[in-house]
Amino acid sequence: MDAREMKIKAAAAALEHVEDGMRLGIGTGSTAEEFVRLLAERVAGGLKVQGVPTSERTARLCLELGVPLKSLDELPELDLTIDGADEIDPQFRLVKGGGGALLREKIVAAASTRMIVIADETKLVETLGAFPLPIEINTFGQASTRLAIERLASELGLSGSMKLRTRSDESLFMTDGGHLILDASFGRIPDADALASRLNQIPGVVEHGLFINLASLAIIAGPAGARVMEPKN
Ligand SMILES: O=C[C@H](O)[C@H](O)[C@H](O)COP(=O)(O)O
Repeated sequence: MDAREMKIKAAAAALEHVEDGMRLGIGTGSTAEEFVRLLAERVAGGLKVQGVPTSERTARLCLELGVPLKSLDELPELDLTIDGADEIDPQFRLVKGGGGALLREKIVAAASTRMIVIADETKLVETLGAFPLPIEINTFGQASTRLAIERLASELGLSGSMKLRTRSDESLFMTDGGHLILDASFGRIPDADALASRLNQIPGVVEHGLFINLASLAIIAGPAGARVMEPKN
């Protein structure tokens, strides 16, 4: 089974948790897009859901495939969010934002009663940090914000480099909210909770890709198929 087939398996298993009438947060990324494709088939077959997309990219795909959409302001409370992840640790702390959608993804997940994360098994890690941590920052004062993050990292014993995300043509990557992304390669993050709460205190940090206490279930696909996992305490 190749990587795409595993994503489809995880997405299909997540679809079983979607019920008629649900208000659904819809994630971003290649795994979430497989979910959108399968969801669209069910919608064409009569399933009634109202989706809230976590990015313009996901919104475009949903509109193209006929998945009904609402804004989060129209539906401020959601039943379920299904989204991918870049890393998942045993407690279901996640790194997200590889596609740059972390801010809207976190707002949507926090507005949902439940979040199910879907991924292939390469995303499972013992300790977060192999994937660079996306940190969304305001364009204003970006150099000061960067220095504050560097000082925090060194205080927490983290070392490594940070890079402003660029597009393939070398122009700066801008998020849907008009912010920049710093990809922080800190290496292993032994205390993700501390890093998350300290990053939240830096004024120029709009959001970061550490998702803590948001996912309640993970559907992880491997060559043998998809399995449902619960977080370890
Ligand atoms: O900003 C993007 C998201 O957090 C994605 O859910 C994450 O990067 C995983 O994407 P993929 O399913 O493509 O690996």
